[in-house]
Amino acid sequence: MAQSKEERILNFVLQNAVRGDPQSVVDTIDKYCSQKEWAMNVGPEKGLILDKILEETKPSVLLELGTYCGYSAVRIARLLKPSARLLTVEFNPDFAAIARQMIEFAGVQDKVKILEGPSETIIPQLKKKHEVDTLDFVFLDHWKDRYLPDTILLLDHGLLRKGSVILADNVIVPGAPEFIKYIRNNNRFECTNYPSHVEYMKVKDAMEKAVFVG
Ligand SMILES: O=C(NCCCOCn1ccc2cnccc21)c1cc(-c2ccc(F)cc2)cc(O)c1O
Ligand SMILES: [Mg+2]
Repeated sequence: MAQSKEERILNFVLQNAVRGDPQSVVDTIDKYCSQKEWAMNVGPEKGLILDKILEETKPSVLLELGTYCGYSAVRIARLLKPSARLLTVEFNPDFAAIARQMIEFAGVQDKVKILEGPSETIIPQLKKKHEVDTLDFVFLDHWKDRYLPDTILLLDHGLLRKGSVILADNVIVPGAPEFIKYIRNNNRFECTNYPSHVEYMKVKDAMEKAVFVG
């Protein structure tokens, strides 16, 4: 069976990164995806913005929507304190299988739990099935037309508290116009835009941070 791009990325990491070293996993994925095959990881430039916001926020309970190969899960987990936990949601079982191996190779499996399925099903289960009280940090990186409905789901299920940070990737390309319109006009959120570029490209993109003020 022909290998998928995601399998090629994983194999390149297994052969070239250092087991147990999440920074080397992040750098090795970036090397492969900038030199050999483009892939939709948040990447090094937007990754630094993600790092900075994580270091400012120091979250304990995090949710990521859109695991893909696990690049941002590893990138996030490498900065978390030992007691912090990241729940990451992936819809595509093949991607989830790749991400599981990526996360284990990086040695961050104790901080990361992959939940397989659609976000609209999983978000309502977070409190009872996954013992979440409220979320300190949410990274939106899945279907761009789900950013708004899933933000509303998070609100409806009492998963945000005063100071919860939502960080959205790709608000220019592919774009999330309904999400941006809603979040910037909702006085319960304080928004900041972070101009950047599409991963591994010169095309303009941006991330948006929205802090819930309660
Ligand atoms: O499409 C993108 N990401 C989304 C993947 C599917 O996510 C599906 N998915 C993952 C969990 C999950 C849970 N519930 C429902 C759907 C759920 C995405 C796309 C681009 C991009 C930029 C330029 C181009 F020319 C082409 C593509 C860049 C990015 O950074 C992205 O993140
Ligand atoms: Mg993205």
